[in-house]
Amino acid sequence: MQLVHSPAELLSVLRKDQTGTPESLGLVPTMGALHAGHTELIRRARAENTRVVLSLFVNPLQFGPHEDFAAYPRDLAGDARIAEDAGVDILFAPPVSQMYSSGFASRVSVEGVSEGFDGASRPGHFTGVATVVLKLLNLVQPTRAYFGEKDWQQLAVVRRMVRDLNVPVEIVGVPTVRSALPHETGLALSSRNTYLSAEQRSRAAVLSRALRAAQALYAAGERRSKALLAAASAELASESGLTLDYLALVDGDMNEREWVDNEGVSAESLAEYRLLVAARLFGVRLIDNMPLISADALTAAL
Ligand SMILES: Nc1ncnc2c1ncn2[C@@H]1O[C@H](COP(=O)(O)OP(=O)(O)OP(=O)(O)O)[C@@H](O)[C@H]1O
Ligand SMILES: CC(C)(CO)[C@@H](O)C(=O)[O-]
Ligand code: BAL
Repeated sequence: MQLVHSPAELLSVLRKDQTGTPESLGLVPTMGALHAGHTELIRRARAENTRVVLSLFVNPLQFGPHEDFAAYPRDLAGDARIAEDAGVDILFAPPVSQMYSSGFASRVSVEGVSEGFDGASRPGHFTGVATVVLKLLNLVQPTRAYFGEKDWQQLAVVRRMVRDLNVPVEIVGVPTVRSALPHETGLALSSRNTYLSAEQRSRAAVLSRALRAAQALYAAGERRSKALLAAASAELASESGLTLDYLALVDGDMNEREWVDNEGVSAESLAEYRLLVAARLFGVRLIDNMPLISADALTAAL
């Protein structure tokens, strides 16, 4: 028998198999329709853990009444093949009734970081995300859980919830995987891209070009946030099929920031600044984000 006094020790004991070998479990939460962004999360989880669980659950709680819950792409057989090839050990794909039994009445609400941007455009969305993510963390009890930077605000919400509620898991953010196809270079991979035709996808790559334009201006020495956002706006304006939802510069706490210069901003906090964009293109709402300063330039600056 082992006598354990601290929560940290309890976890480390629980995470060893019967021979005492440490076990680690990586969880990759998804809504399915798997693409190379998801397989990158799985690859990271595979490399950093002894076992990998992939959850596949289209969570009704995070969709608004007029959103695409019913239309969301579903292909369990195809996803299972991709997951197996990528080295997933356990695929957890519960029906809605298993996750939300009748009388379900609890919600996790994360204030502050949830409120602007996607939180403002999709009321209740992040409460739905936080609730299901906490349920998945409780069910799987992973050592690490993997989330894409593509959903930057979601990552901020999950990190805040895990810190606030003492959830014993390490949250790992994985950089956005982008299309390398010549006609849509830079487009952030997203399950919702499947709603677009090839031509529409190539036009949707304007989102990443806009963020890169602001990044390039920053790299060239421009420090006024309005000028950076104007460069991105000009690029977005070149696409007639686009309706902008938001374009903003935010700090690490998801607060919108305006700059005339960045004197006094440390390299560490600079690394947390992000340019965010959300827009509707051909009836599909897409999001993207990039750091203000590229990873290479940041390494050089630090
Ligand atoms: N291009 C990508 N690069 C890295 N991670 C990604 C990418 N796309 C999605 N992810 C991450 O995969 C996880 C599951 O996301 P989800 O199943 O909603 O896919 P999605 O492509 O984001 O779909 P949607 O189009 O509905 O936003 C999330 O953590 C998400 O951030
Ligand atoms: C994290 C998540 C799986 C929760 O349903 C979802 O929001 C997603 O796929 O990004
Ligand atoms: N990828 C984020 C999940 C959503 O848009 O509902």
